[in-house]
Amino acid sequence: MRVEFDDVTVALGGRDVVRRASLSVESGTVVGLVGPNGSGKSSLLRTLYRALKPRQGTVRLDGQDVQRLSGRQSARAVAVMLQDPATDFDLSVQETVLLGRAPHHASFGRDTPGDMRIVDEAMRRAEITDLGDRMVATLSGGQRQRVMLARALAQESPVLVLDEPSNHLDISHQHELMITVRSLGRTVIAALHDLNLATQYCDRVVVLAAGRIVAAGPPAQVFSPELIRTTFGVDVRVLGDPDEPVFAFRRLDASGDPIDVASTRTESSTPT
Ligand SMILES: Nc1ncnc2c1ncn2[C@@H]1O[C@H](COP(=O)(O)OP(=O)(O)OP(=O)(O)O)[C@@H](O)[C@H]1O
Repeated sequence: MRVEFDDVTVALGGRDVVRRASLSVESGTVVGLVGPNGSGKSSLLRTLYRALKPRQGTVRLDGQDVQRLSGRQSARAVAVMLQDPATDFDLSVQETVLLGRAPHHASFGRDTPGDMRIVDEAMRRAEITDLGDRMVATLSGGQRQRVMLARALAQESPVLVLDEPSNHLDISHQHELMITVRSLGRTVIAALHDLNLATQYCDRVVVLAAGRIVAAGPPAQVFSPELIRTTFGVDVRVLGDPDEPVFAFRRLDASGDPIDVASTRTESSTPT
């Protein structure tokens, strides 16, 4: 399913936090949304799953304005995995993943054996099969995040939105998550802070700064040292193959020079 943001402006607290963003995401591609804190990534994504209505512009799924879809149509089309999900902690892991099937049921419809098969498969892919009976409230942050992935997978929507999906995940599960979402063949839009992860797993990246899209394209082309420096205020050393770059970062000081970490200790913070 194709996703299109057409001249989208989002206002929050009387301020435009996304400004005239236009972006087309082709069906089946994985797109990474990157940008500094507060640059508008979540706000833009929220217009796609209708948690926010744009002040101006239109968001379309295969040409259809998402604002014209019913709640059920929207939930069938777009699944969301949030960075800090507001979960019902009174449910077990399996019950939570089963919630992903709700948009496919008639009102008060019962779960079918087909639903249970889909839930089992989603839990297997998210590596939480052995947690099925645990209450979500008792899980670690990373385990909870994998439950949310399983719920999103069980929803079987053609579009998957991930908002900083890996902030609680260990390195192995961060990569596993990206490999899993890539393998689905769905349209994926993920807000990511890790530029190395974005480079490795995204077909395209889109850079937001102060609410505006400032660059978009294949990661190796978009993530130039200049763009990273001006957007994030960090110095970057590019390692490895230019087509598959790996970045090493150093924070810049106010005059634009890399900070010498050894000199950052004050006398009072020096270990005794
Ligand atoms: N409910 C709100 N009322 C007013 N301003 C808001 C509200 N929600 C978000 N904002 C502001 O909108 C701007 C964009 O926020 P958003 O969460 O979209 O950024 P982000 O790029 O996802 O940030 P992060 O990387 O920190 O998650 C920020 O300046 C934020 O403070």
